[in-house]
Amino acid sequence: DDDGGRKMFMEFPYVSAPYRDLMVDLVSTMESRLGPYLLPCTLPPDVQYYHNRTNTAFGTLHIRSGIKPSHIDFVFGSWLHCKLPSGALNITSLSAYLSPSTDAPNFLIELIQSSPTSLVLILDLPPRKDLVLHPDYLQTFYEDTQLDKYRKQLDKIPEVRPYYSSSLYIRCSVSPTAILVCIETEPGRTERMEEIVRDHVSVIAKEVFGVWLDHCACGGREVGETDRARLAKRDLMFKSKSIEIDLGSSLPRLFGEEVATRVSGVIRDVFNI
Ligand SMILES: C=CC1=C(C)/C(=C/C2=NC(=C3\c4[nH]c(Cc5[nH]c(C=O)c(C)c5CC)c(C)c4C(=O)[C@@H]3C(=O)OC)/[C@@H](CCC(=O)O)[C@@H]2C)NC1=O
Repeated sequence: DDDGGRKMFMEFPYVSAPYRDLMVDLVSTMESRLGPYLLPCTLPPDVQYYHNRTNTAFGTLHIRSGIKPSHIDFVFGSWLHCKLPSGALNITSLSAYLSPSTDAPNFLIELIQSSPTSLVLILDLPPRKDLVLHPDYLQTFYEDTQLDKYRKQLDKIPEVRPYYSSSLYIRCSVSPTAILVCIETEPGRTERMEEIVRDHVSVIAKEVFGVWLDHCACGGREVGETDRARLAKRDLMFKSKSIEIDLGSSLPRLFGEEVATRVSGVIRDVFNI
């Protein structure tokens, strides 16, 4: 049942408190602000919680579709934990996709931890229109909201470096204010990493999520029929590329073909691809 799946998801059992507290806060904020417009998660139990045959890799998926009059297409939360020779890999993510009834940006946060002292943080409101062609869109969602100040704040921390995705598609699908950083502390200095996550990453992530909730999810601009068709086409392309790039190689490698096919198949269904 949904509650079992949600409970498992919300435990974030394999990450330490600063990461868990951030994700629980973001999901709770999302549920309190958007809850009335979200259907319960109806994913099969073996996709809400999945693991590989040797029980070295575990994952959860929590996807809830939005209902009218909200502009929510669906929101999805996930965590993935894999024991690897080099140490444990933990990926936690929360993403919200809006429907073509608005052209406002989506929301994405991903925390990719390849060791207790090394973290890749993705935090963005990916645009849903070409910014060169629509400077007013850039103004409304990125300039007026002053989103770049969060990227600048993080940049001041010595352990923070820019993260360049190996995928050029990913690099051109993020906003100019996107936070794509790699945070590395001295080996063993786990408490410094947790301090950065608790005192900086969490504060900024909640602010950016608040901007999305106020200006995109709840304040999103209506679009006309012709724009809707163009928007739906662009959203579809982005969703399928995102799954291909994020999951295409890692899911089969970490969970095996059978589990990867089952999980990504269900994700494609929900993504309507
Ligand atoms: C603007 C939009 C996007 C940006 C900016 C973006 C960034 C990145 N994500 C990566 C990854 C990633 N994410 C997830 C979560 C997840 N993604 C989806 C997608 O539908 C679902 C449904 C789920 C829950 C199951 C997993 C499991 C996973 C990886 O294994 C992968 C990774 O960590 O490899 C090291 C990296 C790949 C490229 C690279 O190595 O540089 C890169 C950092 N990914 C975007 O979509």
